[in-house]
Amino acid sequence: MAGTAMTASGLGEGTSAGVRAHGSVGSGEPVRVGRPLVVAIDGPSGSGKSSVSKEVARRLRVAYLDTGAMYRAVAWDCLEKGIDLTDGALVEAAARALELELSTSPDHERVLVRGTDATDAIRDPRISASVSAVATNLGVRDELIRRQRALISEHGRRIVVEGRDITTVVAPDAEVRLLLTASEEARLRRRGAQLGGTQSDEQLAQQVLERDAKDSAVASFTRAADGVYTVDSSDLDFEQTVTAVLGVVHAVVDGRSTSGA
Ligand SMILES: Nc1ncnc2c1ncn2[C@@H]1O[C@H](COP(=O)(O)OP(=O)(O)OP(=O)(O)O)[C@@H](O)[C@H]1O
Ligand SMILES: Nc1ccn([C@H]2C[C@H](O)[C@@H](COP(=O)(O)O)O2)c(=O)n1
Repeated sequence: MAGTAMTASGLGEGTSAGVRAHGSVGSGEPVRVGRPLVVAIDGPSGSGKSSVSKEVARRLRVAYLDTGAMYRAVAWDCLEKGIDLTDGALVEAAARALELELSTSPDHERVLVRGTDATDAIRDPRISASVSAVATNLGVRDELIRRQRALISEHGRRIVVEGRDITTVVAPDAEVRLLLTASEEARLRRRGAQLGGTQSDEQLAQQVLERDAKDSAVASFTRAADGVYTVDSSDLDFEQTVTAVLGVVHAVVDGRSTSGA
């Protein structure tokens, strides 16, 4: 799959900034028209979904949706309110009532919960360690999937969406569906470097491998479903990975290929 320099040529334009994701979802931003281009990307923790998806969205000049941030925001909100994350009914109620403003610009990460900036707080290892209790709550998933689909529509279906169930559940009808994988060793190394070497091997294993094991109970993100392409980034650097993903997008959009790898 040849990587090509990416331009938005033939793909139209479309970048959207902040959106409100609570109640009835509405960004207040104009939705620019263009051919639909939903790029759905799933993969395990530390495979590079967020960083690679963001860069791909930038180069395609479309919006970017980090669905993991939504699960993290619910976890953060519950912990702030003193809600026991094992109380499924209370956690589901918190998700349905969640006042969330989530940026969908690949250039500006911003997560506001009830008006409070939680952009950094949701990335804290404390949230990484507890978010699976939220993500495995089926009522929470029902609510967040509903909001994710609304956001995709709201952006005129010109968006890169990443998570664990995007290719299979949230947007199985996406124009491009892709699984981004990497070896355990690469994922642990990357997460360790990302956290500035502050975490022990045990903590990293808990945040990456144990979390994946728990999350696997409700979503399938280690094997590509039918029609879903796979990019294995174990031996690729960041730029090579972005190029490989854009290569898949081009191959599909340019009609050079119509089926999964
Ligand atoms: N191909 C790559 N080569 C080297 N480093 C990479 C590569 N892809 C991503 N990274 C780096 O690895 C780290 C983890 O990536 P990222 O946060 O995007 O993973 P993720 O799959 O979104 O993880 P999670 O699901 O746990 O949020 C980041 O610091 C990122 O810059
Ligand atoms: N579509 C999604 C997105 C995320 N999750 C879960 C998996 C993680 O435990 C948590 C946070 O995700 P991350 O920010 O680490 O990508 O949310 C999910 O189940 N489905």
